[in-house]
Amino acid sequence: MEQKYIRNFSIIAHIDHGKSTLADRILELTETVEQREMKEQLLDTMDLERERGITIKLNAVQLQYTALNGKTYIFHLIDTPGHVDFTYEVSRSLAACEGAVLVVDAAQGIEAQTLANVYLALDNDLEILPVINKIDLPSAQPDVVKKEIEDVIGLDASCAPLISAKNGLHIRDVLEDIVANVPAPKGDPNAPLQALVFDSVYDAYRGVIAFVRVKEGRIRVGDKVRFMASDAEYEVLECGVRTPKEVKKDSLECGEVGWLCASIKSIQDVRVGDTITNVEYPASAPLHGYREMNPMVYCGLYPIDSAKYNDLRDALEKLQLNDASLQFEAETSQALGFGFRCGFLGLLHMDVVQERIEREYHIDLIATAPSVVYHAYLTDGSMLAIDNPSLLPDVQKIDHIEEPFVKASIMTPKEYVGAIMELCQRKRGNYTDMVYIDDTRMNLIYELPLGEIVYDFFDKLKSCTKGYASFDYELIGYQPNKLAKMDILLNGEVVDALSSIVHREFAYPRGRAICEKLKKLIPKQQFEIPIQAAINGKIIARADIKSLRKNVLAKCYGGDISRKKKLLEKQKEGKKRMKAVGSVEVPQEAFMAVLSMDDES
Ligand SMILES: Nc1nc2c(ncn2[C@@H]2O[C@H](COP(=O)(O)OP(=O)(O)OP(=O)(O)O)[C@@H](O)[C@H]2O)c(=O)[nH]1
Repeated sequence: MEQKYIRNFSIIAHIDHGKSTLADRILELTETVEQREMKEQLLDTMDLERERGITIKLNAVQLQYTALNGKTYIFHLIDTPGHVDFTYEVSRSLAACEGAVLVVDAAQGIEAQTLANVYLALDNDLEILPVINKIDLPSAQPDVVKKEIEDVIGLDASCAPLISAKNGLHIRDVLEDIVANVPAPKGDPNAPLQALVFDSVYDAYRGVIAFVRVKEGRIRVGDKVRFMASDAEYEVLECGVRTPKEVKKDSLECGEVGWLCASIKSIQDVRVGDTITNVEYPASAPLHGYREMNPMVYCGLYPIDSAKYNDLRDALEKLQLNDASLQFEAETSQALGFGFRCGFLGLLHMDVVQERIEREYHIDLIATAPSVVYHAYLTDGSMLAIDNPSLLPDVQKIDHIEEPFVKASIMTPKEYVGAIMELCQRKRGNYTDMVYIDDTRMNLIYELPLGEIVYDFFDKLKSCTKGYASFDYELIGYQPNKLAKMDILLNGEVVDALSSIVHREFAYPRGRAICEKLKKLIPKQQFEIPIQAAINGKIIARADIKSLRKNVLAKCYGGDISRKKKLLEKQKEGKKRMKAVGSVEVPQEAFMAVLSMDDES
């Protein structure tokens, strides 16, 4: 296929505006997938994605489209996630494309991630094609949304296709728009090979499979290639595309998007963002990689069964291959033993990683409360970056502590402005600006401490605006604040995994709320357990768990042994997610208790 007939594009949108549904319709219309194999959101291949109805991973497929001009084109479609935690996946997909189809919901209009994704696409110099979706809805206002696109983003939306991805209306207009307006890949097929690695996965039989976009030159089976960042060299054993079934090919040509495997067993050799070149005919320089993503939240992950420590390391390494924004390093906790401190882009990301480890690698985990990275300036002039509150040095050694702040942009219908301002105030936010998007909607700009918003801000925002507000944020730097470490003592002993960093003015109510919450979460045991919150060794709150042995057999006065066994099994099951901390059995939820304190404080 000649290069001028190739089109590489992504579909970008705010969450739930209909990207995956549009991708489904495109696969159907191009007969890439046979009708009997078609199912909803076909590209969301992970069980987790299907259950939660969200896209987590990017996904690339090749399809053929015969346009109204009679010519057949090769499309590479990359479906991307919409949630802010997975922006990294989006930016990687975009680097492999020339164009982006921007899906906007005709009833909701532009939302925070619509804008964030547009900026990412502009950063990558992509041609952006606006498409207005869900025109079948009675509340659809395509003309209002077109005007919004023009006023807020500055894109000409006069010819934007008006579609219903759900009902398959006007999907061909989108494909014709792509043919006409997404530029064909540039690249020189005879130049030295430069292929961008934009994703990779580990396959138990074939080793690492790298997903690449060939920017210059071509890759053939049998070629010796080098990963330029790691300097590792391999012979290409297989390459091909996905349609979405895996199809093997003899070569990947200039401009194409596909996969290759080379029996790569060492995970470290393949880095997302690296460039592959040919060993015999090498390129002089790698392509532009990606901006390094710094995790926003950290938490400790510990195997419940400590014998699974090495399995957990293995699982994290393999996941990292598929999820370049995940970071981890070994750590030990007095309470929980050996584990890993892991960095994530947000709480949804953390949740997804945890669940993937449990499902795909069968390791039961205890996760400690997430924390952002604080900067502790010490009296000797040095600075410590603290991603684990329990590691904060003694208060005498600390001059001051700074916390990360973000600039948040919140788009909302006018009537919720008051409720949002109240929420931001409660989260220690500083009002910056407020602009009209149109007659009915506003964009509120606040500076907020990251530590206050990563946890439940999004949920709170949704509930106080009935789901109508959307939200995006970027890190703007660190600001000093009156912060201190709050320790939690169980039975008189500090449990390092329960320490958190709090604002001093909120310390008393928070300490009280945590103690009360832990009292509810930690099951009664044979002895009384005092729970205390302390700042700098000074106890600020206390609650006691009364002693009681729960005898699950009490009701079983009959002699039915099988029933007794069943009850004991059930009790054991309940204990699976417990960790013995000193003499106290602590359930997983207790480690998360510090998160949902807002209501009580
Ligand atoms: N009425 C109507 N609903 C639609 C249309 N397109 C998509 N939807 C619905 O909107 C919801 C979200 O669609 P998805 O395709 O999952 O949205 P997405 O943008 O891919 O969402 P993420 O993958 O989570 O980022 C689903 O319930 C779809 O059935 C449409 O044209 N009309």
